[in-house]
Amino acid sequence: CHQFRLLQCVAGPAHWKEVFPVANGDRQSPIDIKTEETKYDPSLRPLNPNYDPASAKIILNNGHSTSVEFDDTVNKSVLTGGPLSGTYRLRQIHFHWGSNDEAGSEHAVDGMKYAAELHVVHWNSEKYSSFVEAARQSDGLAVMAVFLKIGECNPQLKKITDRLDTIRIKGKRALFTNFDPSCLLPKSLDYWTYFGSLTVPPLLESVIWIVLREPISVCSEQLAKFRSLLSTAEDEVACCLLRNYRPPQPLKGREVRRN
Ligand SMILES: NS(=O)(=O)c1nnc(N(Cc2cn(-c3ccccc3)nn2)Cc2cn([C@@H]3O[C@H](CO)[C@@H](O)[C@H](O)[C@H]3O)nn2)s1
Ligand SMILES: [Zn+2]
Repeated sequence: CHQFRLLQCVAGPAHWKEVFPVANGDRQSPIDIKTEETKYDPSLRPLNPNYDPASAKIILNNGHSTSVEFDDTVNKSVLTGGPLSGTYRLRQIHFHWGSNDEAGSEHAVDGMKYAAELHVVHWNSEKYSSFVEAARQSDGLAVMAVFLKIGECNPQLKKITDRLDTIRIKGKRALFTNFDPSCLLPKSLDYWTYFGSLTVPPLLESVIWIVLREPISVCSEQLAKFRSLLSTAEDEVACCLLRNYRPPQPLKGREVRRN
């Protein structure tokens, strides 16, 4: 990338607060989870993800991540239970990663960052009529976060990484169906939960975060494929999407509960 692109490539999170004042809000995400300070809450129920593989529609490079978008016009793929009251409809999944295997996750655990992080994004379809409306409400969104730890190549993740070369350029999309994102969840669905925000603009403080405690595995070769995505469109100077994680934000007195 030449200078300007380099600046734009990496100046992201630091300059957001000028454009989105909520970046300095009281419930920003991600956070560093200090495990000793988390509070066991017996009222927290087991998580109950229930996804229909037919809901998967497309895989997309939106310039700041790669996502699989789901049909969220009906309650076919939903998340209930856990800290949630009501039904949250699956909208999309996407990933965050870094320029090397030492960092890449958005949340940290006792200061330790994983190589990458999967986000499974849902919205409260019981109370609100669209994702964008729900995104403006304090209980509008529920995002399940799964840590990716460097180790064995992940055969389930291969279904996604094998398609990335067809969507290298920002804005590219391809058909992607018959996919149940539960295949990317770890054995244990134990979690931490706290009230937070989107970690990308517009950083809205509308997310109930559900961070799974057990990571899934990913190998370096798979991560390298994410880094080869471009954050630039066809007509721009090519710039690799080397990293797309927001650093941890101040907890500001929030409680992190665990089941
Ligand atoms: N790490 S995380 O917090 O779980 C997420 N990371 N990406 C996410 N996406 C879904 C989404 C859509 N919106 C949204 C909110 C209000 C109005 C319109 C869309 N928020 N999250 C992927 C994504 C993000 N966006 C945002 O769309 C805005 C409006 O088009 C645009 O101004 C922003 O620059 C762009 O970031 N679109 N798709 S959730
Ligand atoms: Zn995310």
